[in-house]
Amino acid sequence: MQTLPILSANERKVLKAIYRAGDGVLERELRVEGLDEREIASAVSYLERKGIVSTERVTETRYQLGPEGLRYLSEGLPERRAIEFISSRGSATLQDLFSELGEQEARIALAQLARLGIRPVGGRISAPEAERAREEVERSEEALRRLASSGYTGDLPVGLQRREGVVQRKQTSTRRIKALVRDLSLVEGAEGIGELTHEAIVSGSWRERGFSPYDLHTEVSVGWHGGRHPLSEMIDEVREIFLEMGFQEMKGHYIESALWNMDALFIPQDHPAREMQDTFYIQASQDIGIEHPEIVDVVKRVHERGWGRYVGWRYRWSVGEARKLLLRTHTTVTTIRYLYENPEPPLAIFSVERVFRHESVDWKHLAELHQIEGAVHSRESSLSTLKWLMRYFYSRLGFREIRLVPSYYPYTEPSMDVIVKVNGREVELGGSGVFRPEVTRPLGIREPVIAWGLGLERLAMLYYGLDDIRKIYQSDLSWLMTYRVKK
Ligand SMILES: N[C@@H](Cc1ccccc1)C(=O)O
Repeated sequence: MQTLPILSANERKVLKAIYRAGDGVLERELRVEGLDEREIASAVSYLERKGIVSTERVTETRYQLGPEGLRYLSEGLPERRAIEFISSRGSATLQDLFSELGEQEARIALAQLARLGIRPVGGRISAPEAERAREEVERSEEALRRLASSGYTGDLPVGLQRREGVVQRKQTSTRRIKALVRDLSLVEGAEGIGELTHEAIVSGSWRERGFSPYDLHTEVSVGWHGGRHPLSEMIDEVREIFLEMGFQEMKGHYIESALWNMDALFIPQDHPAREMQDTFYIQASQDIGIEHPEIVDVVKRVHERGWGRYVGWRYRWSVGEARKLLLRTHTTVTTIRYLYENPEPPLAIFSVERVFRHESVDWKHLAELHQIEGAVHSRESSLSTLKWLMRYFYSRLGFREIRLVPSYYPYTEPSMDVIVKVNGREVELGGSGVFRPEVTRPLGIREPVIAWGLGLERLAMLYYGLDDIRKIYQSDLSWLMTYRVKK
């Protein structure tokens, strides 16, 4: 025969209460002297783990009186007062009701009476008509009284449903408990000492009582420890892929001048992406200057008159516009400055960093996101190298099906957008292309440069099987503790 498990003092008390209450008792109904709700819950959990009881979660809808409900409890429901008033006079006009009950209450009363099928005829409600509602209204008042005394859990009369402020709905959850082992020796008999105290030693009482033994077979619950955020995990995985291929990692900064974020990339000054609706501009309290002001002249020339065979945008370029400070809208700004500072090919670079866009946030848009940025400056750089790289990169993360479609960016030609296919769904992940000569040549970059800028969070959504991008930044513990990679 199996020996009975050893119970702690609290477990004995709770088990006694369960035996007394009988099977199917709800945890919230258990009353144990000296124990609060939390201690009772913990004891029930231990009893369950020791195989003495089983539990089943139940959720209950409970109703409570709201502030208006409390008032109506003493004053009566507005519709009830309307009925009394109409009956006492034989009939009443809407105006009579307004002056008797006050505008607000009269409106509520009329709406409730209308719901019960009672409407004014020729601007009046007659007493017999109003009396038809009495029974239902009294039922509602009866329910209010019951709510006040007991916190009612049954169905609510229709007249009270959906009247917020009158009744409030509360969902609570508790456990239904069933005893699996019914053995009084579990809860009776002398109890050994659980905690050795100074008194027990000094008085020698420990000798008589003995000690309650430790139960070495009790299973404890699994503890949760801190862990890395899934997005951090993913950033490292992406970095690993590029580092393994011999790419160098770049570091940039959040605040940039429009000169580097836009002008150096041949984005014309009237381009829509430059508008306040798309970009967060920054008001600087002092002029902090721009990095590498020596490029201003050549950038101006390219915008206004082009480079070599290329004719440029042909407008008057403004240095004032270029000096504006902003939160970088893409990390391509880091790429272009890095290439300018390190113009010798071959060079393969990447970064995974944060960018900012003035977007309205929804299930697939964020205003702050990370971009997986990269570029290869080499004689061998070509559209086919770029296509191969994109396919290789995504396949390393488990996405074997990607589609590259023609696109447009002012700084690349040709340009391609990257679309990933997962479970039949296509998600646009970012842009790529070959830098235009108007971008590279004026800055002293001689060989072709292929470049890309890909969204990290959208990828993370697919990677972790989320249906809402915002979930990545909501610290939802249940997800953080259990997330799994879905490749
Ligand atoms: N910078 C572009 C992506 C891109 C990067 C490099 C080349 C072409 C496109 C974006 O923000 O979406």
